[in-house]
Amino acid sequence: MADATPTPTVLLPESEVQRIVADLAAQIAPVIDDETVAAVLLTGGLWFAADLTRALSRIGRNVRFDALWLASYGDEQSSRGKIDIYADFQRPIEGRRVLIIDDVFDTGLSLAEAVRIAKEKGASEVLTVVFAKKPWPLPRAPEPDFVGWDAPNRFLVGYGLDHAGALRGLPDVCALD
Ligand SMILES: O=P(O)(O)OC[C@H]1O[C@H](OP(=O)(O)OP(=O)(O)O)[C@H](O)[C@@H]1O
Ligand SMILES: Nc1nc2[nH]cnc2c(=O)[nH]1
Repeated sequence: MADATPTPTVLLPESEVQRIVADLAAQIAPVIDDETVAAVLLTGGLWFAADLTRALSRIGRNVRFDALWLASYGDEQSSRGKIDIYADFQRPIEGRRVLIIDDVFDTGLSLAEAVRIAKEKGASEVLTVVFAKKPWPLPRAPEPDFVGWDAPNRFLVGYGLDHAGALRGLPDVCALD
């Protein structure tokens, strides 16, 4: 079968990705504690969340962990503008500090929905961290509290970011345009 997928161009090699994650962990560790619930936005945030929680652990911060499964892109390269909620937090977050973790911030709709849900469920504080932040012509609210990398306005794949479900496992962050 012919494969029409273009070859990914490496933008950030794995070594640089890991340096950015360690740097984020050093920034975040002082403002959270071990009772904080790190909550990954599935699916794309998994790879970053796994690395970030281990980077936090290496510097002595062992957070709790949960997940929220949202999707807005399906197999498309632009947001559908509406968020589907596939799965809620597993455990109660009422009265807890929550650190929402995602791979990329683009329109900002996914992060805004996750923050809304966490607050609605009674989180005492909601912090957010994204590995990559893409440029956008209009203000997005809320802005993430922590950003690893200011990405170019290109379609990203790898390190959790997919092309119709493929390429999430690439260890580098790449562009597919
Ligand atoms: O800022 P936004 O425009 O909302 O885009 C960011 C979201 O897009 C991707 O999720 P997607 O809906 O593609 O689901 P996925 O996690 O399964 O890849 C990504 O993982 C972010 O959660
Ligand atoms: N794979 C992928 N998903 C996204 N969701 C929002 N922006 C992007 C992107 O650049 N790549």
